[in-house]
Amino acid sequence: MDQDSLKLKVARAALDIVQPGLESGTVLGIGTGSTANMFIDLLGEVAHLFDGAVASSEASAERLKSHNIPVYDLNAVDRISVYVDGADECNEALQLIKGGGAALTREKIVAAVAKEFICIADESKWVPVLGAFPLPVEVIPMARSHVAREIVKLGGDPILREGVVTDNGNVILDVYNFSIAQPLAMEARINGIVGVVCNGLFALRPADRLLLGTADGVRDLRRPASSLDS
Ligand SMILES: O=C(CO)[C@H](O)[C@H](O)COP(=O)(O)O
Repeated sequence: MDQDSLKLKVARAALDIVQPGLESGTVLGIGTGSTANMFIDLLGEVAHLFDGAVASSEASAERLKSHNIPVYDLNAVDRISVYVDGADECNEALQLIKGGGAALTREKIVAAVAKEFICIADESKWVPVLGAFPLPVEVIPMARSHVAREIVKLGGDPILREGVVTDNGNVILDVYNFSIAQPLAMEARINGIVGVVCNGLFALRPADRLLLGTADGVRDLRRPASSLDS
């Protein structure tokens, strides 16, 4: 089965989980990327059942609106019941690398607010150790060189993502050759570099549930009680 078919399967599986809870007053959190787009398109079929969504990017907001799903500013919302989003990598603790679509900061904010975070991904995203996918780091433009030097000290190879400006007006450094054995510690460490807005490690707030599309069907994985960091 090809990758897009697996993405569609997990998007459908997420809707099957979310739909019974949709009612007047429900506001969902919606992620960014091709898998999240498939979920948005399916959600359009049940738009009449719930109030609307908070989007993690301008692109997702536009797609939601194209399905007549109202989009709310996060500051106008008390509660997000479920956040549904894809990932670039995931491990068995349901820690993630995200930000391939440059939306990591808003994704992390919406995930932090949501009661439950359901990650939807095809099996190509499953890894034993995070870091084969270059780690996105959103950076204030004037701090780009400083942050890059600090990341080199941590052992990574940062490369500016050419031609990309985030929805927040910042730039992205993609960090290659990072083998992230301790995601919690690494997330905090990178956040501590002055000029970093956010990094794409989701270890402090991992997914609660991962729907992983495989050739044998959709695996429904729950976050284990403890993390893998020692
Ligand atoms: O983090 C993201 C965007 O910033 C996406 O969730 C991630 O890049 C996965 O994208 P796709 O579903 O297209 O494979």
